[in-house]
Amino acid sequence: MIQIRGLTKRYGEVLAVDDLSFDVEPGKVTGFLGPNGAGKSTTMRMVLGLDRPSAGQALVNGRPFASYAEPLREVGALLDPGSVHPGRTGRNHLRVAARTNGLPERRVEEVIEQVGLGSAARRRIKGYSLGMRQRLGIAAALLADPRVLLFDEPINGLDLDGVRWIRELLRRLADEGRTVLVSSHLMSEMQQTADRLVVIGRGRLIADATTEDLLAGLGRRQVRVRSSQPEPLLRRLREHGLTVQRLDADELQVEDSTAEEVGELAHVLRIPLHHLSDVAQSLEEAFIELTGDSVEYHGRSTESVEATTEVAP
Ligand SMILES: Nc1ncnc2c1ncn2[C@@H]1O[C@H](COP(=O)(O)OP(=O)(O)OP(=O)(O)O)[C@@H](O)[C@H]1O
Repeated sequence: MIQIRGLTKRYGEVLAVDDLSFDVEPGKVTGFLGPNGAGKSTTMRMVLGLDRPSAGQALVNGRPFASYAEPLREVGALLDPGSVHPGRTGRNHLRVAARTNGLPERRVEEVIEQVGLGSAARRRIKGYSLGMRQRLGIAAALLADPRVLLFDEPINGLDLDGVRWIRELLRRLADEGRTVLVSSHLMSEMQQTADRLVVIGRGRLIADATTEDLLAGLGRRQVRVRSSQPEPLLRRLREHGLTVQRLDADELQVEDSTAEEVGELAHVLRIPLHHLSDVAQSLEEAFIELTGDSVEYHGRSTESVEATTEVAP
């Protein structure tokens, strides 16, 4: 269980995380969603004690991460798969990590097996593909068999097989009763992976709900309708208080309505319809709408954002 309470992080002028509160429950995959620069990595770093909060706190199983004598047995994390010694083999990298943390050597072979690194474990990391690096980073996170796992953008840049593999792994880890927090800036990835979604923008909480509820609430209801008499239909729909756009000579789009409503109105007017359908808004569109303000903000402050990220260790 992770409990985030009033968590705030200020880097000079930049308020990276702004009074954030939410829980990450065991036995579930929780997606941590937000556009670039929303504050996901900073939040994860504070959970891991790598950054000190300006205010508030992050508790892991009831205590701050740093208060654990053996914190890696409590939390495993994939933060930056690039930060490994390129000249080492994958197996050596894991051996060093195991030794440093007082873990038995057999765990190295177990996690190599678990992440399917196989024979690649004998090769130097500099020759690894992005997918292999991600697997190695995940192997390192699993090494101490922790109950809580944080993955920062684990799906980034992976091919379809890699994405599927990560999805299945996250599911398995959650089914084992672990607490799994996984960040992404893409709604489409998270909707298939996460049971719960925590959405942030500009460091602030935008939504915290089950994936199902969030998606149901996001979907705008639109209707497309074609008719040989679009003019009277358009007039009647507008008189009825609906927002209608003309898409084509004979096609209209009606906002916040249903096919039944539009169909019944047309029937009363005896206007023949050639096509009538509900249109689902794409989830990516819905997500962009949800986080729209924060993306605009990020766009305006690109210069300062780039300048400040360089300071990140
Ligand atoms: N060490 C730092 N010094 C100064 N500013 C920082 C530092 N780390 C992060 N920031 C700023 O804090 C904000 C949040 O960044 P963060 O990396 O947490 O966002 P993110 O949601 O993880 O984004 P991304 O998806 O791009 O990784 C950004 O404006 C970023 O520039």
